[in-house]
Amino acid sequence: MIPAFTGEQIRAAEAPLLERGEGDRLMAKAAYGLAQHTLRALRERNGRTYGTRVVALIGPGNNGGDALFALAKLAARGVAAHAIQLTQRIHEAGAAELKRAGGVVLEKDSPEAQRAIAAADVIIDAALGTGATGGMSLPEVPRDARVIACDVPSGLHAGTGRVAPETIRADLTVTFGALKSGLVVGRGPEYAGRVEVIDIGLGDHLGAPDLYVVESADVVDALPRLERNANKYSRGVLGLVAGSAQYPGAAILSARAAVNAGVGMLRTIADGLTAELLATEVPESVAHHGALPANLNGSGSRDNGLSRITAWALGPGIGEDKQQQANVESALKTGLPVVADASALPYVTPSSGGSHVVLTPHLGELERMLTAAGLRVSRDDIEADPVRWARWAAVSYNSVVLFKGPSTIVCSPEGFTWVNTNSTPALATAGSGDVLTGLIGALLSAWDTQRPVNDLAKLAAAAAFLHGQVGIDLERRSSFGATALAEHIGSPLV
Ligand SMILES: NC(=O)C1=CN([C@@H]2O[C@H](COP(=O)(O)OP(=O)(O)OC[C@H]3O[C@@H](n4cnc5c(N)ncnc54)[C@H](OP(=O)(O)O)[C@@H]3O)[C@@H](O)[C@H]2O)[C@@H](O)CC1
Ligand SMILES: Nc1ncnc2c1ncn2[C@@H]1O[C@H](COP(=O)(O)OP(=O)(O)O)[C@@H](O)[C@H]1O
Repeated sequence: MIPAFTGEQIRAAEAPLLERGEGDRLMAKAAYGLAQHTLRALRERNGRTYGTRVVALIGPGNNGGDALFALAKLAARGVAAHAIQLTQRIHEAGAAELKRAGGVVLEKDSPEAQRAIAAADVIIDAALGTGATGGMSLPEVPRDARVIACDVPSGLHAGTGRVAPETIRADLTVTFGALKSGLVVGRGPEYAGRVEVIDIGLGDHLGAPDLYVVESADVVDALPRLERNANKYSRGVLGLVAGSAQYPGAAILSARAAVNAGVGMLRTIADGLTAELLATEVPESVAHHGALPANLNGSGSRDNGLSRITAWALGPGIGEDKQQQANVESALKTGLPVVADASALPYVTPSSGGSHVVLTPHLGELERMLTAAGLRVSRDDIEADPVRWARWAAVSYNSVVLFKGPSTIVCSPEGFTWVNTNSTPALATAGSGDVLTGLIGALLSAWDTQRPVNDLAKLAAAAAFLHGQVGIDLERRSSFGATALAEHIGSPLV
């Protein structure tokens, strides 16, 4: 897990060090890291560093100071180093150091500045860092220059990932002290490019992080282990309430994903065309036809095998089907672990939620969930601060909320947050969410309900990582679609 912090948290961690007069040392470390990465980018782009051209856009604060000191180091290595002064005031000591090293400071609107920008091999964006309050007018940068953002792309909010309109897209962001949340959620990944973290020695001053980014090692920890003496029932039986006359395909995708993820047994609750298709397309599934008993915990369920179900996956493709909606309600009443998606989400209430429930809304579904919980919120509000609203949903529904999108945000009702960025836009295809529901369902069927809710959230985040990894693998092989995704969903597990 990679911890990530808001801009305020980083500034709070820096504060005691600044009070002790260590500001220059911190800035020197940041500048050194920025200079090293700029040299690497120059070598990659030009095959050399000597005689290359670097321009830095310099704002009024310490972010500009970092870049001025970095430029001075580059000038000393034979790089033509130009600082473009965007504001009346810039970091004085940094500017003096740059001039001493042979670099140049240019006025923003001067013809020299425009020529330097047009000829730059690398542009460092150091207009604003964590001290930004909104955006700033920034010059246009040529398309073929590599852009390196200093700490955060200027205009990107370090905590939320919200961007001001003039924010420049970076190829690389060299960030100081620790990862910033805004680089991994919202529009952050789109604007930050690759992210490199430079340790500037904040160490113990950093408190509890804002969130954690999931890595492959976390996935191994979160997944259930296959016991040597396992049998199909002990491995877990997933009840899948999915599909309708209108959307039978969603049930096939979820079912196939659950089987390929290694569920012990899959019981599908479906009728009509969905049931017929499941019988041929997913022969491993065991069908239950007709309505579920309203009281599944009662003795009536013993004979039909429903009592063996250990977890539920609810919602893919049930649409407006009244019987499937009633089945969702019956399943929710069992108190078993549940993953609820799509049309099942409206049936989850704060009282049916709990430490065994995972809700998987996309943006529109999250908006509806929050509105139903009495919160006044628009899609724009959610997009501007997705972590905040995913947390509200987790607390309001007392459940794990996995908010799907380019970055998937998983919140536990206890306030912890995990983010999966291991993904690809190729996953933005109809049915890929159904596959995720089947995968989570399979993992939930082996879930030990005594474990804490934060572990359940980690399991859901691990599932998002695996789902993303399969997407990435398939994208490379050029065949893509939710069917291929479901077929390969187990591949990272073996
Ligand atoms: N602290 C440290 O020692 C270390 C910090 N480090 C580095 O410092 C960065 C944080 O530095 P910072 O606090 O100076 O903030 P930064 O983002 O450079 O600029 C704030 C200035 O901009 C101004 N301003 C704000 N918004 C504006 C706007 N829209 N348009 C125009 N102006 C605007 C604002 O003025 P104000 O509006 O407050 O009067 C203020 O003067 C951090 O990201 C990292 O790179 C590292 O060196 C490690 C050690
Ligand atoms: N631009 C994107 N980049 C990466 N992953 C994405 C992107 N857009 C969507 N996804 C992922 O694709 C899946 C889409 O799920 P969902 O919206 O439920 O689709 P559907 O209902 O069609 O199955 C989610 O796992 C989501 O995180």
